[in-house]
Amino acid sequence: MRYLLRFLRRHPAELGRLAWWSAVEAVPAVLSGQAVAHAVDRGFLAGQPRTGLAWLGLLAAAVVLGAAGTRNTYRCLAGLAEPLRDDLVTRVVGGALRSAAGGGDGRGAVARLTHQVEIVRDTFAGAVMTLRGFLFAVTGALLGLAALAPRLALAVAAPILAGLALFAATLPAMVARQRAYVHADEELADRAGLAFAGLRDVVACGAEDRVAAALAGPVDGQAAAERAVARMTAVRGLSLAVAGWLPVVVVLLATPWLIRGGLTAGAVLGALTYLLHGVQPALNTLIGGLGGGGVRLTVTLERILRAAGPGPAAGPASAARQPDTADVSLRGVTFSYGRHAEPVVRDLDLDLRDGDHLAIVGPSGIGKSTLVALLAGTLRPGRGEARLGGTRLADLDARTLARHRVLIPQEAYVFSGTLRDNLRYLRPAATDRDLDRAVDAVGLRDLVERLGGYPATVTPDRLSAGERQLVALARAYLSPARLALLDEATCHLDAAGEARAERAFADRPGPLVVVAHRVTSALRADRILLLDGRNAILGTDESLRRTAPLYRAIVGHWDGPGPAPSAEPARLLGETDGLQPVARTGLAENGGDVVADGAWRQMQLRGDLLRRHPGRDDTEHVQLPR
Ligand SMILES: Nc1ncnc2c1ncn2[C@@H]1O[C@H](COP(=O)(O)OP(=O)(O)OP(=O)(O)O)[C@@H](O)[C@H]1O
Repeated sequence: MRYLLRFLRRHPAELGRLAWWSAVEAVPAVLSGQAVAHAVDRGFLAGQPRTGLAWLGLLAAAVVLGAAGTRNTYRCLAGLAEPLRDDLVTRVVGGALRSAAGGGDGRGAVARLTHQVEIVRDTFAGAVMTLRGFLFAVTGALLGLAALAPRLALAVAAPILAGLALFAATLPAMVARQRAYVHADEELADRAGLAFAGLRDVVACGAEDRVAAALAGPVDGQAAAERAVARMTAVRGLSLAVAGWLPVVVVLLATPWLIRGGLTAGAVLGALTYLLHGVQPALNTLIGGLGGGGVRLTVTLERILRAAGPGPAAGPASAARQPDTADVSLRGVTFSYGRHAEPVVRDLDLDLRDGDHLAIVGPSGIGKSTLVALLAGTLRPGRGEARLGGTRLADLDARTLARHRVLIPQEAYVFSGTLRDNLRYLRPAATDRDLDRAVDAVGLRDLVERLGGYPATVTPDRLSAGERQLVALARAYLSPARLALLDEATCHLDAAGEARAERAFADRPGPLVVVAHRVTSALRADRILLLDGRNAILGTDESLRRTAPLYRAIVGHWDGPGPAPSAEPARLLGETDGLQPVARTGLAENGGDVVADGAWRQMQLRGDLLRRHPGRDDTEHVQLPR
């Protein structure tokens, strides 16, 4: 309201013109009762029909004059509504640009807010017309009535004022309910829009019931908000009944008394004319117009001004931060799946730069996928900090994350649809040329040709696990994200297929992290991160073979059963020459357990261990030499 009042104060000339033409428009309202009263009393009842017709003719002329006034009020209205729209569009675009400069989605804001600007412009114009129409028509009618029958004017003014007071008292509640309705409506639209956009994935994952349950709340919320608005509409009807109809009843009930008091039949008819053709339509328009459009105006305007606010910080999407590069840094990262659970990743430091190629190696269940999820930002560290391009991963929203990193899990996601849609899933604007490049790079060409090209429909369960992985790899290769995380994403490919796909990703800009499934995969990487459940050790194949028995055990397992490593137990587990420790634990320093019993079990290396330590009967724990 403050904004609108300030705006109106800045346009006094337009307001003056509008008032003048509104007064002209109200001439028939002022004359109507008088003309009817005189036409009856001095004309038709006095046996002077010509006089009666002359008064009616005068009223008709006043109506023509009023129509000219109405026409000009619309011209004046444009002089207010268009500058208001210009002012709002300027604010909206300014706010959106500031937001876009801060990394937000400026285009979306412009599209959304310009639509709302049109709503404000229309409802503002409606509210101005309604208000000034009401003021002039009711004032004119009451002045005419006061001239015709002063006591009657006083009697009808009371219910009119009572009805208006009731309306004014309920207006804030109406605004609140309308605002709640708009919010509920928007929330439902947002949630439903999200669900519809992901419908294919929802069906593919069998999450229909879950999504339906998640949408049930907003649907109920919107229905409740709409019922509350409907209840307020009933209150609006009551205000209209009191202000519009009660005065008519008052006149009818008072007629015998008024006639006895000297009021003529024509004057009574004139009074009814003022009420039924002047006051009542004006009230109807005011209560209906302000109760609906006016409330919508207030709520929508409030949203625009808040979203388009003055500073960059107020922009709707300005909070969405963007990483500068695809560099990754983990500092002291510790993560466990439950508050009292043993950490899966503990106190880990790691840096990845553009062009780095890191392989993660470790026994099954040791935390490789967990670490990848921490790097991808799908899990958040319990302690420590994970950053992508200098920004905390926790501060990046899902959309931003998707633009900067791509994670390909072991279970490749392929949906029923065309091959083109499957491949363009992470980059919808990709051309067929882009697709060709990705397809050739990861080795998907044979499958594309066998299926019949990009328009061919893909049925996921008719593809082999390896073929599905190739589709997922090509899709990830195409994605705009620079950081690529392959979590055993090539485990169903043969060694040559895996080599080709990994090389393609290594040649792509940005860091590459691969959870190694074969020794060759680890060999291709510049650095290898060995996870053993307590320590994480960074090295190369050469340094880890030389000094990390667990690595030798894993690699030996991959290479096939062979003779047990010849190193003595002390050297097997204790030496870390040439390795860069990236995680520290007190246990490692004071010679505690280095291999978690669960990890050994999951490695199914218990046999190996027993072979290496034939004297031990406790296979659960292996102690470091002190
Ligand atoms: N959502 C979860 N909730 C609880 N524990 C989990 C969850 N996901 C994994 N874990 C546990 O965390 C540990 C590490 O699991 P993770 O999947 O990271 O290991 P991994 O090294 O990738 O295993 P694999 O090589 O078998 O894929 C395991 O003990 C696992 O049981």
